Order: sequence, then C-alpha cells, then structure tokens
Amino acid sequence: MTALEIGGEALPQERKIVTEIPGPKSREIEARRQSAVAPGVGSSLPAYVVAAGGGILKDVDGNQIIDLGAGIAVTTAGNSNPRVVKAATEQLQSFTHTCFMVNPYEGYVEVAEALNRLTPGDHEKRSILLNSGAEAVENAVKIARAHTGRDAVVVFDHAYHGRTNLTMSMTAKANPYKAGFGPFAGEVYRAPMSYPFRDNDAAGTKVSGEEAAKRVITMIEKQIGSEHVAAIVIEPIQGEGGFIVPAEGFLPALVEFAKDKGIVFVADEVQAGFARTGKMFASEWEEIVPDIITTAKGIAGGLPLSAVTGRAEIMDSVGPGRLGGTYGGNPVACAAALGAIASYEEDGLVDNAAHIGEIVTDRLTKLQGKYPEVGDVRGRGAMIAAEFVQRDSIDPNPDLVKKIADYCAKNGVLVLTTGTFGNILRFLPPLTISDELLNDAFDVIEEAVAASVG
Ligand SMILES: Cc1ncc(COP(=O)(O)O)c(CNCCCC(=O)O)c1O
Repeated sequence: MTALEIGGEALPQERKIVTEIPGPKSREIEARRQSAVAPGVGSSLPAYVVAAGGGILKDVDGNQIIDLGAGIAVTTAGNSNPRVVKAATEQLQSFTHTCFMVNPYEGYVEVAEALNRLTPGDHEKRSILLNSGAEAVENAVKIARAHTGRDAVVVFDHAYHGRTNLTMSMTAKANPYKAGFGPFAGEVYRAPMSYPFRDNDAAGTKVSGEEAAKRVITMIEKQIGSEHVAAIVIEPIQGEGGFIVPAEGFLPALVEFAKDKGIVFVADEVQAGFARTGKMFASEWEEIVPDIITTAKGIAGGLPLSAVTGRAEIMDSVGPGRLGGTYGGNPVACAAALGAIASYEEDGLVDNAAHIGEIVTDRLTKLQGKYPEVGDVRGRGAMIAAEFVQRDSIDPNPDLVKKIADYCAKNGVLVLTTGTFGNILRFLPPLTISDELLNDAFDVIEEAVAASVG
C-alpha cells in the first residue's frame, strides 16, 4: 500500500469501508442539497468527497472509494496531480483573471503552443481556449461554417457533444439530455455510426469500416448534398454513446471524403483525448489528421478548460473579436493545463494508459468467458467498456448494469455506466491508479456480476 500527500495529509491507496456508502455525514449534506440545489443536476454516487488522489476518493465519513471514473475522464493525470497543484497555486497567487480579450497573458499562448505541437498533424495550427467541451464544439462548428460558407453539420448515431442548444442538437440520446429542451438547432444531420458489436448487414455479416463509411457518404450525398456540408463532427471513440470504437477504416474513409469535398473534419476528443486511449490523442490510432480537434476534460487536471485546435487556414477564417467569452483560457486553468501536459509527457502516463488497458481488458475478458451477459468488451488504452446483454440474445441489459454499479458503490468502487441503451459499464480510472487498487476493484466487480446475474 502506498500513500499520497494530498492537502498536507497522507491518502493511503487502499479501499476502506468505515460506514455504509453513502454514510451518515454524506446523507446529512445530501439532505441540505435537496433544498439548496436544483434536482436537474444528479450525482452517480452521493458520497461527498473530502480528498482524492492516485486511484482513491475519500468521503466525508472516512470511506476510501476506488475511483474508476476520474470525474468522467477529467482527472486523468490524477486528482491533485502535484505538477498541476504547484502550477495552479503559483498562478493563483499572481492573478486569477484579466479576460484574455482585454489583458492577455503568456500562459494562454503557452497552452495554445502546446496544443498545436501535440495534436495530430505537422501542419501550421492555431488554437482558441474556452471553458467546457460543449463550448469547444460550438466554436468548432462556428469556425467551420465561417470557413466554408456552408450550414450543414453531420453528426452520428450514439454521439454526444454537449448540453447547449447546438450541442444538444448534435447529441443523439433523447433522455436525459434532450427531451423537452427543444426546439433544437437547424442544419444538423445524423448519419449511421460504425458500431461493430451491433453492425451486421442483412445477411448477418459484420459491416466493414469502408462499407460503414459508404453508408455515411451516401446519406450525405442523397439527403444533404456534400456542397452544403460545413463539417463532419465525430468522436474517434464515442464516449457517452457507449465507448464505441468504429470498425477499422471507417474514420480514414470519412477524412478522405471530407478532404475531397471541402468539408471540415472535426474530431471531438473531449473524452478520448490526452493519453486516455494509450496515445496522446485517439485520432492517432488510425493515423487520421483532423482539420479541427476539440479537447477538454483531461486537458487541465480538473480545472475547467477546453480548446479548439485547427489548421491555420481554417482558424484564420474568423477575424479578431468574432470568437471569445469572458473566462475562456482562465490563467489558473492554463497553468494547471501546463502542469497536466508536463505530467502526460514526462511521467509516463500514456504508457500507464496502455498498461491499465491490458489489466482491465484481461479481467473483463475472463468475466465474458464466465457470463454470456458480458456481450462485448471494447475500447483502447484506459478507455475500456463492457456491454451487457440478455443471457440469450444481444438485447441490451441495463437493469443488470445498474445492479452491478450499485453493488460496486456499496462496496467502495465507483464505476460509471453509459451507452444509448444504458447497458454499458465504462472504465475511466485515473492513469495514476496502482495495479493493486485496479485489481482490488475488479475483484469487487466480479463479485458484483456474480451477485447480480439472475
Ligand atoms: C465527446 C464529448 N464532447 C463534448 C462533451 C461536453 O463537454 P462538457 O465539458 O460537459 O460541456 C463531452 C462530455 N461528456 C460527459 C458529459 C457528462 C454530462 O453532462 O452528463 C464529451 O464526452
């Protein structure tokens, strides 16, 4: 067992159950929340956190919970990563905000230079910094439309891009994200996704990446007209849709089509970016070079920051004053990002992701050999998921996933669910989690599956 220095106190890297989870102090705060906080913001596990680091979340009752969610792929570099804390603390003591549109500061430029260097492609790039993933996606669409003079945006089944009006329109799943929040933005068109586990043709043959891409191209040509399309926006691995890794060849074929037709290809790497998949960016797995890439989540070790990084000739289509926002590229968030990026590059976190993926995939594959309800195990690096189905068909099994996640929570392991059908367990541990903690978590998950299957 190792311990981490968090906030001046040692945080032992071990699962510890002191009370039921959530415990009495958490329940007391939760009661206050009910009368103070709008119910629209839910919480997967209302055990109120007082410290976090490595692979552990410590709650107000003293329980130590193994974190397999990383705040939805945000504390990828580890909660309170020492480099992030040092950089952000120093910045906090200098100045907290000037608004980059008013009085600029070097940290913003340094983050843009790092993004331009690190993202796929050796072409000249420009970046703009914002606050959230949705804001980055909104700006990527604005820039693509301004550059092309076109309106149409193509998105995909199972996509998730945010909760603002435009990004809600781009997101696929109605509940909980969209129902009742319309009318939605115009000129957003949804294409069929390559979903290998569920993607069979009429003869029951798996649809190849190239064939799936042809479906998309036909849809674009026949239902929109490629000359009207400003952007194709896709997650290289779909996150909230269920960690869907498209069939090989799908993404490169779409990149080539976009290039031929003057369409801006946008890779939304808000969830898959920054070492999560075992490469710095998920686009690298099929060697695609997006025209624009959106990033957020893991970019700044937990502080709110997002970015749009794109080909200079595209980004330069929008002149001064036409993009921005009050907080975009906040100086403390920029300092944190430089700390997180240094950690990704110098602390071996990309390799950690690959190593974590091997352990998680091995444990899930063994489960799949015992339980037919584990229908599919997929993902890349430390972005792995198990899709749960019925015992005698591949119909989704969301009830089983909920039982498993609830069992895990009660036994000190935080696991996130996801997917269009709610039947996916996804694993997004901080890349600083130890093998011991990870294997302890999967011992609990195995118990949970055994206890939950009918
Ligand atoms: C690919 C991809 N693009 C965009 C976004 C949006 O990022 P924001 O920072 O949440 O706006 C996400 C955020 N995914 C987690 C949403 C959690 C929730 O709101 O229930 C993403 O995964």
